[in-house]
Amino acid sequence: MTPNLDREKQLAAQQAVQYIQNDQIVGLGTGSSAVHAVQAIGRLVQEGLRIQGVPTSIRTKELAESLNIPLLDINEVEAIDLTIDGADEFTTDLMLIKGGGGALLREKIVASLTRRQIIITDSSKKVEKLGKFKLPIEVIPFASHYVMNQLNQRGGKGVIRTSGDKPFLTDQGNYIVDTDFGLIDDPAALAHELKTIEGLVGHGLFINLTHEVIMGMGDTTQSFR
Ligand SMILES: O=C(CO)[C@H](O)[C@H](O)COP(=O)(O)O
Repeated sequence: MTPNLDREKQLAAQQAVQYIQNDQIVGLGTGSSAVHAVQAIGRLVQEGLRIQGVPTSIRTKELAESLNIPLLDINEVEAIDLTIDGADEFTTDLMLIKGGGGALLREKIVASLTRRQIIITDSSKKVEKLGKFKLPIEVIPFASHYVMNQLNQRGGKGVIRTSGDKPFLTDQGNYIVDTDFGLIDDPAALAHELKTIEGLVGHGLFINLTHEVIMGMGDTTQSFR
């Protein structure tokens, strides 16, 4: 039977929001899994939960505002207690590819400030090795040609993401280059190497940032720590 992936995301979200406690600062992720978490948080806030949220994208900010979740600007916070976000791929040793929704840069900044990063996914996101999902890489438009050549020299075939007939623009006004490196043998080494390319402002490899993945699976959930 084909799994109901949206239901799995919802189950994972419902489990993750149970970690939230009063007076915490909570990072709000981006994507369809994170939408379930933000909606669940909105319901809890309506029932009296006191938290302040830090959104990882403009669209999550708008959703949170529509649900009356109190928000903080990231520049007002020293640390975030807990963040709930999605992923495009994860391994059981908690390495991720993120950025399918184009919010990877803000998501990584929020994750870097976060004490407990919880990733919620459906069962299609678990992989042995990262890299089937093309790695989203954020580049400043001025450098896109240069960066794509540099990626090519490192074995990565990149394509600028489009929205209609125009390049997709991130919340920072940058491009996303979806890059095929094949299956990635050493994600940490690649992550390190990518940061040496001028004009590349972020990439979707999340290494050592995640504390738990909660994966929906059928009618239940499975946790990886
Ligand atoms: O990284 C992301 C957005 O930049 C998302 O978390 C990722 O794309 C997963 O999305 P979804 O929950 O819709 O499957």
